[in-house]
Amino acid sequence: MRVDVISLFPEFLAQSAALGVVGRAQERGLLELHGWNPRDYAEGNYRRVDDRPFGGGPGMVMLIEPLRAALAAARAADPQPAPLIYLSPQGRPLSQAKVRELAALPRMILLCGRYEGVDERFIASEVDEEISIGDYVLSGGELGAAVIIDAVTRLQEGALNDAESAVQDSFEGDGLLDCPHYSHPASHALGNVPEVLRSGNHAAIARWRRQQSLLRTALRRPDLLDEAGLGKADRKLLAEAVAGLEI
Ligand SMILES: CN(C)c1ccccc1CNc1ccc(C(N)=O)cn1
Repeated sequence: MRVDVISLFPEFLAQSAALGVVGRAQERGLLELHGWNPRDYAEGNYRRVDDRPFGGGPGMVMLIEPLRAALAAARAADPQPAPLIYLSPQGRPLSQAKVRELAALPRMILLCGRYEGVDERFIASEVDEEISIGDYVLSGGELGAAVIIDAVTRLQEGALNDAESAVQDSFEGDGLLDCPHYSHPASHALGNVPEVLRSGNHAAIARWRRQQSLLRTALRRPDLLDEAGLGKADRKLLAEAVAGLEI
């Protein structure tokens, strides 16, 4: 997958993408990242990329022309069509379903706003999708771009080894929260590992883990539970776990 990022701080993305799964995916040729800095396309000796908002008010707005030139350069660099995705608090909240949709694309272009955002005419004319990574305000869209790059890269075939993709499946596969995890030592001042996990009874372990996922989702994220569309067996497992709670 090719990802082009339009950002005033392309080095930010390059650094965060050089590590871990994303770094490895680039080495394996599963991900191609290209940065485009509007400042490189800004005219005049001040090379302006922002200016004051009409109507007054605090902050600055990113100007149309440097963005248009940066986008044109990105599009000219590769014939593959790509949606332009704008990271902003006004966007549609990112979900794993949207991540799956984006991960299936051959290419996408991510636009990272700074200041108070981008001139609305550029958004109206060029942006295909506006996405928010959550209801909070950041200094720029770059962190949102990094989140999207990480999440879609994990879904590229060959990006994760078996252990890592098992983790991926356990959470995103069924839309439930993950179960608790434990490792050595089996007994510790902080508590002991649940016996079932040391029983070697793999059916009982799988049952316990599913029950814990259901219980956690019911307690922490009942909204996800409704979407998960539980079958009879799951509802029975959950009821048993809820009955077992000393509340
Ligand atoms: C300066 N701001 C507020 C701004 C305003 C408009 C566009 C971009 C920005 C850059 N900041 C962002 C970007 C994304 C998110 C998010 N939730 O995805 C949060 N903040």
